[in-house]
Amino acid sequence: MSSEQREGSQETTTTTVEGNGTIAGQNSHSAAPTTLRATSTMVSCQRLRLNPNNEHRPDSYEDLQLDFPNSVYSSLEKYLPPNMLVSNRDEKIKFMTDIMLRHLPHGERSRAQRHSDYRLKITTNYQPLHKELYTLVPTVCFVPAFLKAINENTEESFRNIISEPSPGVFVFDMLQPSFCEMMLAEIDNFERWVGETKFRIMRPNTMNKYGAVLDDFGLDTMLDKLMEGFIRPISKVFFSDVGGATLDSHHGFVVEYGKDRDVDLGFHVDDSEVTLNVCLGNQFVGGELFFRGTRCEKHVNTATKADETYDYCHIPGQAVLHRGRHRHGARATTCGHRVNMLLWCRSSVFRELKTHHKDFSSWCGECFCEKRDEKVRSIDALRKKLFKPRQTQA
Ligand SMILES: O=C(O)CCC(=O)C(=O)O
Ligand SMILES: [Fe+2]
Repeated sequence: MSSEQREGSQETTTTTVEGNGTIAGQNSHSAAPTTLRATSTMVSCQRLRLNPNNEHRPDSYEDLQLDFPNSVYSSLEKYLPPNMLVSNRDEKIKFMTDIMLRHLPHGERSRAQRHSDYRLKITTNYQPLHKELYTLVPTVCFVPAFLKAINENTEESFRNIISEPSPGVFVFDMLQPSFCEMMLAEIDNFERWVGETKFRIMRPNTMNKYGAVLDDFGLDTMLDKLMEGFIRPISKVFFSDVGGATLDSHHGFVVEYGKDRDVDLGFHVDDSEVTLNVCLGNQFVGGELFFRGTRCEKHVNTATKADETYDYCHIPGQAVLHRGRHRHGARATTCGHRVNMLLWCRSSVFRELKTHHKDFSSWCGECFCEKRDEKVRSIDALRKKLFKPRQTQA
């Protein structure tokens, strides 16, 4: 399915929202997890540096801006050869980055390099307005009830604060109003800088003309923490069937709708396993998110069943969490200005497994029905075989 298939009625044709096709965008991220498998140098040297308690103590990479997601460095570290394990962190980063770049296909490699140069150009020139946004401080960012549920980290604690108005769509209060305001001001500040410097920035994906990629101007580390510490625990409970427990990279951006911005967003699926969509504000009319059932690649254009139709109205600070393959779109924002923060969370493990099991997806509404009908048919056949009507004798 191409990224530009948008013909036909808005609700019957599905489009995959992909990153900007001209550069790496999130593709550099989606390529990185594959590299995990390909780095035979690392995998073959599975000796670990041990402390006196026989535990491997990996370095932390969270405070850095790196070419690949920070979590990839943390998870690769244990596969480093013994001589590297005793090196300092910068040497390890260089070693791992070199290997990952070397194992990317040539086109991917140069795209990843170009994207990394692009980010560096922005982050060395752009002056953030609110530095405190760039390190995630949970009490500044989240409402207390959300924090409490995350700290308790049980299905019950999540169910206390999260509602599921339609199967697979989870809604909860998440962000503090003051945090939303700071984010809106930061985005305005970034766009002012873009306007003044005439720097050509890449938009979040092929379907949005406006909005910005948060990862590109320094918020990637903060968003990594958001995914790992706050979204993955929830996804582990509600989306384990699509790799919710193993989310390991993300694409973070904002979309903007209203006058002089995008109007609506066509029917599509995201390039993510789990999507977090949280409204930052502000005053607007319209912009409802419409959902039409979850589908695998094979069934993406099949009809919507009545119980799969659901419309959600955005409220500032409130988050929606859904599978990336849950078909959706956004209606026109008819008045005012709407800004939403999106975090497309991905799992390299799930993507790898999916390449081996293409025939049936438990989470796909259509696969599920096919399987159920198949079961009914085989039970019927068995019943007919076992209970053949006896022939009456003359
Ligand atoms: O505008 C919205 O709330 C939806 C955005 C969305 O689905 C996306 O960017 O993938
Ligand atoms: Fe989407």
